[in-house]
Amino acid sequence: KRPRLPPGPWRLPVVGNLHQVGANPHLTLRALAERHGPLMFLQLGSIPTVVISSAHVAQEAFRAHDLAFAGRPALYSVERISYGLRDVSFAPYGEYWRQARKVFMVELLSAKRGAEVASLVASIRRLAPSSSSSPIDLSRMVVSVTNAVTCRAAFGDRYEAAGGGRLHRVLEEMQSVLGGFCAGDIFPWLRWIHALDGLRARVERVFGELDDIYSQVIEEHLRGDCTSEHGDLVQVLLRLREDPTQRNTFGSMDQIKGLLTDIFTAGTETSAATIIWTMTELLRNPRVMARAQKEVRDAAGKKGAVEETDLHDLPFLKWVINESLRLHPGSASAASRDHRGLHRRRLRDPRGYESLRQCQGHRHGSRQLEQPAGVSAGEVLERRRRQMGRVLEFVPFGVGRRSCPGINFALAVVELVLANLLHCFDWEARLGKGEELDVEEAFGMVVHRKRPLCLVAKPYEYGKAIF
Ligand code: HEM
Repeated sequence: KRPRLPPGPWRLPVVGNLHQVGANPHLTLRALAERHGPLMFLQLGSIPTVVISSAHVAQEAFRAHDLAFAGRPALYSVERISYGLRDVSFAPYGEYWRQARKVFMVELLSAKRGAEVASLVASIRRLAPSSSSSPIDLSRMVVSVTNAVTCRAAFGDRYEAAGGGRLHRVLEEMQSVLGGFCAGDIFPWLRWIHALDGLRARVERVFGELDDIYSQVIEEHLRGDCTSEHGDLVQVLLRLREDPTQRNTFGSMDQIKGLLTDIFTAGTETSAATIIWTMTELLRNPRVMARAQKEVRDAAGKKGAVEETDLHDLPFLKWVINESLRLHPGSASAASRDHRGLHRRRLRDPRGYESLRQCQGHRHGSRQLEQPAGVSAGEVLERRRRQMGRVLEFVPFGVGRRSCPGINFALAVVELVLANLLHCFDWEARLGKGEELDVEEAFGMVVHRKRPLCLVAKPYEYGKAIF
């Protein structure tokens, strides 16, 4: 008996609905969903796909079929780079995934990130004097700080010695390989073509470089050359390898390496994109920027930098980050497959929460900063935090069994980097008269700004009033 499928647009033979999706699926899918409803069926090449685009339908789907959504598609490039799906993000749902995810959740929480943020601030300070003539490429600098934080969590305090610069280059290439169009993912029978179009060679090159770096880091750990004050992921995984009860999960070096790749595929670009989108929105909303800066500067006082212990005094900044995550949900990789081979994708529903612009008062024609209807930013934030993952109107970290295990780590990094950027500098985008900072998106594994965010940074000293 043929399954009853949800409604959807007409399809062509072979390509199905592929031509209607185009290069910016998160935008075209939203437009299609407006026409065909919140539960829509698309045939993407050989892949039958269900698109859910309302919180209400998502809630129903997850309530009744949570388990069915817990699988992942085995993508061509990911399969190789994750050592045959021995990671968390793309591992098939099952015991290996469960154990590996648990290690992630426990170990990443203890990672420290102060040193990398301090070095970001120092590098911007170095560049600041010349930034009025040639603005700083903040996008690039932020990716490098999130890479550095993740490297330290994975490799320990001596991560730079473990091939820091080389690793950054490989990770850049990895993101480009993973984010690009791959015919073999849409038409699995066409995978052979990647031997001819160069993709296989690129994947092999990235894999070879990564493997080399990991082998070196693991060897150093085994020799005892890498001692980390707080412990790192490699240390933890090597310890688990010795534990007879864990041998099935972490017994082989490939398993350890697969998990290391995971935190680079899942953890660095997502956080960097969130930081850059938040800075973009703050620059587009000067009053919100001024208020966030005042909050940060009041909390940090005379200190040269904001520390992790200051973060709980920053409810307004946290609220701004939440808003930015709603406007620009960074991760586009939330695709999964159920037992009948149906894929799902998350979309951004334009209805939902108060936006930064509303907060700024634009909606009422005023440029006054306004709190949404009698509630403080802190209260809105708290309510949303409690709802996150349960009420599916706001799911920047996904939902259900496969939701993001790095959420606490990610939010700490994002908040700390942003708080320091706002504390230590005043920012300016060089724009023509009447020009607005653009929010054009480039689609990939992670949705980044299409053009890098280039800004002038003016160092701020405590005591010099900014208003
Ligand atoms: C602001 C930054 C981040 C955002 C917006 C984000 C978002 C997401 C989303 C949407 C998913 C997919 C959830 C689903 O399919 O339902 C995910 C999965 C995942 N994320 Fe994150 N993430 C971020 C940072 C991180 C960090 C820093 C790490 C680790 C260092 C991490 C590790 C993972 C892993 C391992 C998965 C796969 C989980 C699984 O399949 O069980 N993420 N993330």
